[in-house]
Amino acid sequence: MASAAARVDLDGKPITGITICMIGAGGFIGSHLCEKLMSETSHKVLAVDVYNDKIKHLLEPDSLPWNGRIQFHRINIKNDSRLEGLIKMADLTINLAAICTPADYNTRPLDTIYSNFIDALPVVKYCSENNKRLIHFSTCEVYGKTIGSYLPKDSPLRQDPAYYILKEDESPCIFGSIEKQRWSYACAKQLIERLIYAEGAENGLEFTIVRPFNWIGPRMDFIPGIDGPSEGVPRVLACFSNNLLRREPLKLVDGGESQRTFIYIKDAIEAVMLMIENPARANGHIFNVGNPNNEVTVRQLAEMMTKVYSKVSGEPSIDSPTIDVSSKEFYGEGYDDSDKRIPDMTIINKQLGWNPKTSLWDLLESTLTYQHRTYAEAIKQAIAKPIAS
Ligand SMILES: NC(=O)c1ccc[n+]([C@@H]2O[C@H](COP(=O)([O-])OP(=O)(O)OC[C@H]3O[C@@H](n4cnc5c(N)ncnc54)[C@H](O)[C@@H]3O)[C@@H](O)[C@H]2O)c1
Ligand SMILES: O=c1ccn([C@@H]2O[C@H](COP(=O)(O)OP(=O)(O)O[C@H]3OC[C@@H](O)[C@H](O)[C@H]3O)[C@@H](O)[C@H]2O)c(=O)[nH]1
Repeated sequence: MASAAARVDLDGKPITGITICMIGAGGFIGSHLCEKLMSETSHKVLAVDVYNDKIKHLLEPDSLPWNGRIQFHRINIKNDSRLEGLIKMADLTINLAAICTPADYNTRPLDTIYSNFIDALPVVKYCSENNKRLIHFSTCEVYGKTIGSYLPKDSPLRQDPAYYILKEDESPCIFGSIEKQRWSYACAKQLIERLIYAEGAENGLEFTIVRPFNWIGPRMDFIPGIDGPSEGVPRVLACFSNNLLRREPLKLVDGGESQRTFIYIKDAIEAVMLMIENPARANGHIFNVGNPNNEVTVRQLAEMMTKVYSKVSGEPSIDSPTIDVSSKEFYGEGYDDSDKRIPDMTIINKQLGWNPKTSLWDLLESTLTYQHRTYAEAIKQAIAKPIAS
């Protein structure tokens, strides 16, 4: 375990321990961030969430070396007056709480908008009123669709990075029409970004906004019917993992033509650590955090995951590894999609000197090894003993 005394910031100054109020600490990103903060720093965490299954290993037993530095508070931030007190006790608040699975955006648009905008409002207000620093998690979805997606299919300009690279300080936010409720999430995230930015400009709030570009790794979402609802639809990594574990074809929505860049959660957490420990370089900035070198179509992702899973499980893949489904069938009415997401890295390079390291193949290999070890046996048992109706 690295000692805190040995830690210095990017300007060579020693880092002193702080208290962090982390809202949404029990989720995918929160669990990795808590793990890193406990094992490598002396910072304290007030972990706020409605669930703690993904951080249980950090909370128990009492003999853990960081015992006392992490406290779990089971709080729903929608309606709990204890929130302001926790923000006041902390030096920094990190807000990760959100509904952030695309299957919810068009089917539960009210919950999505409330969660991503209304419920975040008091957090911003308490930080601003109490002069506390805020790191808020937004999303790459605020960019929506690329400018290039509106060009004719055969236009050579589609190959020009000016028409698709997503830049924090230049790119527009392009969403579909209102009945395309997919954009309820992106729009709510955009409005909370604008509010935080305005609190900074008018009231001096010290803030950093993070726009994650498809962070993936162990503990992301759930496997339907094992540690989440049987009919639930998680994000693509967990959907495809579930299909591979069950030896079912991977479902490609609208042909799997959309493109994404995927980044390993452990690389992305390094970027967040730099933001936490270098406030002077991070305050007032919006940061893309992604891996521009790991771009694939969803179809290519499915093919690569099939190969990697076969390697880590030792089982040959099934004869027809993928199947096409329409977005209406898969997500329902009102779904729409981002066509392509490549982050520009200029600002994060300049301010924090950060770059991602892990290739898509390597991150899938470690993630699918985890999925296989964690779920293969439970899936076998679930298939062998179907629940009596
Ligand atoms: N994972 C990604 O690639 C990604 C991409 C873009 C944006 N983000 C953003 O990053 C943040 C974290 O994402 P994640 O992938 O860890 O998601 P997650 O769903 O795993 O984590 C969110 C956590 O917030 C908690 N939460 C939600 N509402 C709450 C409430 N009212 N009170 C208390 N806790 C509440 C949930 O229980 C959950 O544990 C979100 O804001 C998301 O929009 C993530
Ligand atoms: O089984 C599946 C699941 C998903 N997909 C497709 O795979 C792509 C990626 O889907 P994801 O579930 O990871 O979600 P998206 O990348 O569209 O959005 C995500 O991006 C950033 C975050 O803010 C959110 O975590 C989420 O909105 C989409 O094109 C989707 O249609 C499939 O083809 N099959």
